[in-house]
Amino acid sequence: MAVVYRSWKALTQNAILTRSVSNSLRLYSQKPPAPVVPLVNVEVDDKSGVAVVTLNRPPVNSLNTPLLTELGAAIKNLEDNKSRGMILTSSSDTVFSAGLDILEMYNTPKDQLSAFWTTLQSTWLSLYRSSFPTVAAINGHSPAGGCLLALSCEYRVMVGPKFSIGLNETQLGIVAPPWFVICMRDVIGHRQTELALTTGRLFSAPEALKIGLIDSMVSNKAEAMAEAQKFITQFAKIPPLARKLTKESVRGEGIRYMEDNMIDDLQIFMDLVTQPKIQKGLEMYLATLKKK
Ligand SMILES: CCCCCCCC/C=C\CC(=O)SCCNC(=O)CCNC(=O)[C@H](O)C(C)(C)COP(=O)(O)OP(=O)(O)OC[C@H]1O[C@@H](n2cnc3c(N)ncnc32)[C@H](O)[C@@H]1OP(=O)(O)O
Repeated sequence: MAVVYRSWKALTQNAILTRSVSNSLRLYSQKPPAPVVPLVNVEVDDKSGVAVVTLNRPPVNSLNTPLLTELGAAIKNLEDNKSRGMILTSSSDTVFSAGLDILEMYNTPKDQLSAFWTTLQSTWLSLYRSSFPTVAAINGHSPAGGCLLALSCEYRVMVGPKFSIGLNETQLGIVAPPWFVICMRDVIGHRQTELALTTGRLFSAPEALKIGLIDSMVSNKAEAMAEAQKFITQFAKIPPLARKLTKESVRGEGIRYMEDNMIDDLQIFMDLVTQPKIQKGLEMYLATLKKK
């Protein structure tokens, strides 16, 4: 018997009703469904038209398929509504994003693994090539996939000095794909990228500022949001089409890489991540995270 429970009161009434109708009908004890909490909040400022997109997957905003799907949908919606700009931030006080959800890559059936990676690819592409200006207001740690999101925006303002940022994949025994490399190289240059990626280094905010991995360091989230707004405001007088085409031209290598290599990139990811050695490495890394 399908019963939709609107409230506990309705549940009680239903129970009485059910018993009185027939003793042979069994009432299944069922908890009311948990409220659906969005993993990504979008708030558009009436005055400036700038959207604040807040990652909201406690405790660490690790990027799983549902979060990436919601982020991709939010970006599409902003495109459709000709947004003036987007500030990407986090609802956590200490973590911007812990990067890809390792549980999505550990011991995962192949169809789910494939859906996870293709969602990451398409959400990344829509962020990286968005027609509107984008700023990452990095209000906490931002390792690996978290750093990728920040690098894909046009400007990075980070709360410091205590949080860290970087692409630490090699430390986990995995390899940052070429589009991660392109993103980092475009921001900090070839030499610093080689050093950062081969060591899998995480930079403190002051260190990140020194090598240009972030554009600015501030002392709290309010300051980060103010600076992000200021960055976007400077585009108010720039014709949007000229801006969009210029951005696409500057980011052409990364955009073309993804458009031309989506399937190969997926295949390489699947082949690499499903290797027993890599799975063992992820298992051990998860264990160290849990032990902390
Ligand atoms: C050519 C194709 C090749 C493709 C190869 C694959 C390429 C993969 C590319 C990207 C890789 C990634 O993004 S992997 C993710 C890497 N991320 C990290 O290394 C960060 C790990 N996390 C941390 O360092 C810390 O959690 C933190 C500094 C971000 C925050 O610290 P804090 O003390 O606040 O929180 P906890 O450490 O106690 O964590 C709380 C809780 O969350 C779990 N957790 C943390 N990070 C992740 C994660 N990335 N995925 C899944 N789960 C994570 C942690 O285990 C704790 O869980 P419990 O509460 O259950 O103990």
